[in-house]
Amino acid sequence: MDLLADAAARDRTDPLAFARDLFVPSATPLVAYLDGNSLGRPLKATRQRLTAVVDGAWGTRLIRSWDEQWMELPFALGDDLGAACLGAAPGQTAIGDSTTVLLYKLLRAAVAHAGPARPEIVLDSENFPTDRYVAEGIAAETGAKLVWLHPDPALGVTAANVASALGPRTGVVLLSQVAYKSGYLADLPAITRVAHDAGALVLWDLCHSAGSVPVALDAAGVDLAVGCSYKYLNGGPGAPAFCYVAARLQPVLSQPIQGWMGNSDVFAMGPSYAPASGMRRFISGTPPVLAMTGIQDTVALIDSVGIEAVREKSTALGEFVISYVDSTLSQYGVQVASPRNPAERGGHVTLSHPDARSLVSALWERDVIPDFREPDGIRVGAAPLSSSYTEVAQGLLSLESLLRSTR
Ligand SMILES: Cc1ncc(COP(=O)(O)O)c(C=O)c1O
Ligand SMILES: Nc1c(O)cccc1C(=O)C[C@H](N)C(=O)O
Repeated sequence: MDLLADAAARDRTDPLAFARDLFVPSATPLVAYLDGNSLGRPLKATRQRLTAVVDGAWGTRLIRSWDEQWMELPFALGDDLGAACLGAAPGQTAIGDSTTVLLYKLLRAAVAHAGPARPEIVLDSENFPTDRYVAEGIAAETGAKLVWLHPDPALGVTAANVASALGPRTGVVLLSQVAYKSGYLADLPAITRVAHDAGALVLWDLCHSAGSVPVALDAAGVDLAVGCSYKYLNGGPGAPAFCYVAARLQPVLSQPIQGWMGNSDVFAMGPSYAPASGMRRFISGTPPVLAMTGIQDTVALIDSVGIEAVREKSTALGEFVISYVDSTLSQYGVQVASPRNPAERGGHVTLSHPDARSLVSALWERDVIPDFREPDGIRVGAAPLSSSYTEVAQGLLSLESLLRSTR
């Protein structure tokens, strides 16, 4: 069967195929959008929801909406996200700030909690730049010591790697569950366990997991997590991030950006800060209400179809890409730079090719949109709710035709 016929057959039996029509089509036709792991597409419902907020809660109820709904929105939406995607019971997830800022707040709080007897932060050189830079800044600020892991770039950090870096001075382990380059899916429960056995806290970056890979934060006993909402959660460019703080840690952690919205009585406006109980103490300033609006529809959609179904299609899309690389694209020098075992791979597949940069530019000119990551990666990030197999096949065929023409 040729690739397009195979894709069409898969689309016909795909239980999530209906979801594609729920998304806003691009105004100029796109051949293949393969960057859902950087910026997800908007749902049509989000357009309506944004209009409704402008006309209703903002335009009509005006300042009264803070009392009526907005003060609690970061936590209500956090709870919905926690239930649909993160395996988090209510009261442990909040929306607000960017991932970078939340990483700073939680890592700083964790370092302070670990105390001077445990000054080491274990992290890996393959993590996303912002995670590494925030940790560097906190080390400079507090005297914490960074203990670097250097995993295989085509894979990521294993429990054994982490165990080798742990010791009585480890305070915090900072890792991404899905590696942004290779797509490697770390064993979150096992790594959390080894860190806990050594007496350390774990902070997980879930940017590439949320809405793509089922996460079981409570079941794994995770301490802290952050993640962004503009990828598989389709919250829109710059949509706020989320943070998770296990209920047991909330009373004993102090985050460093003490703002009035995290105060125990927000409108008391007293002389000094007294942190609120629960997740409120982890927010700082006024919640970004409009920017939170987009997240709600995808969370509701994932809740209705189930994150397991999303993961199943995501895995199948990955297998579809890898099988075409093996059967056809490999002869042009394309290699799979992500784990081949689907149980060790998140939502995207990274291909490598020496001309990756120019290939990605040429693909963008042909309205095929993957992304390029240094040094030679073509990331194919099909989003299971908005991508069809046919779209992915068209993207792969465009890549093949480019490779053939430049050989
Ligand atoms: C693993 C990871 N962490 C953090 C971020 C981004 O953080 P921010 O939204 O603060 O730019 C990204 C993507 O941009 C990411 O992939
Ligand atoms: N957050 C992004 C942005 O503001 C501009 C362009 C891309 C991004 C991304 O999300 C990059 C992405 N986190 C990555 O994994 O490379």
